[in-house]
Amino acid sequence: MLITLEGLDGSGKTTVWEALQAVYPDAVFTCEPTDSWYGDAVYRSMTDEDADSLAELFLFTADHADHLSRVVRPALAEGDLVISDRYSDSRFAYQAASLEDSELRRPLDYVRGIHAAFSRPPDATIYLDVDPETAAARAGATNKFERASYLRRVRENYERLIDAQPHRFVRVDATQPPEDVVEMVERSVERLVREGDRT
Ligand SMILES: Nc1ncnc2c1ncn2[C@@H]1O[C@H](COP(=O)(O)OP(=O)(O)O)[C@@H](O)[C@H]1O
Ligand SMILES: Cc1cn([C@H]2C[C@H](O)[C@@H](COP(=O)(O)OP(=O)(O)O)O2)c(=O)[nH]c1=O
Repeated sequence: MLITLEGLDGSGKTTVWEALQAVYPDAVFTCEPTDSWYGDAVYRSMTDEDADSLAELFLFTADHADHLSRVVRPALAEGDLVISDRYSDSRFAYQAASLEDSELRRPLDYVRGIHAAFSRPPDATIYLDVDPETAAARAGATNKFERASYLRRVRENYERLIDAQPHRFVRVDATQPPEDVVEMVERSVERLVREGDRT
């Protein structure tokens, strides 16, 4: 079963991802961008204010393809629970926002279309919901994506994704104190795993 954690920068994904490791010691915990050389290329692009948005989409997507073949698919084939801190929805939400002013007419559809041919959709996604101002303040504006004005558009895209597939997402109010957020996520994951075991 593949469960992903999504949300704006600073929404608390890494905090809950770390807490879940104590609860599911046998699960495979992974993340995007990855620590491969593809991930290094992504980080290099992220620090370039003038990076071409389409080129950046393909770097993130290359990292995803490598992540899938090297980590995610083999773990799922073994029957492991896989929990990923960011996954394909991050591309749909962030790169579609970056490409809003490009020549692409429907960036969100375009980015989803690229993935449709090869990706493996998550079974469930925990969405840590936080307003862009709180997200930007918590994240500390360490890269070009962590600005409230940009994160507002990213959040709108996440809402579109949730509207399109409401059953896949579990929305958690991430403005609550960390221990409450962790508890809500742990309860949701426990339920998802239980339901997954029954099917
Ligand atoms: N629920 C929360 N309330 C307040 N601060 C939080 C909460 N969750 C995380 N933080 C803090 O916000 C910052 C970003 O958290 P992190 O888990 O790294 O988020 P993300 O991985 O989504 O960027 C960290 O300093 C963390 O301690
Ligand atoms: C995986 C992914 C991340 N990102 C962005 C979101 C983050 O600003 C940045 C790094 O991701 P990450 O290290 O998860 O940052 P954070 O912990 O602050 O959420 O990369 C994309 O724009 N597209 C993607 O597909």
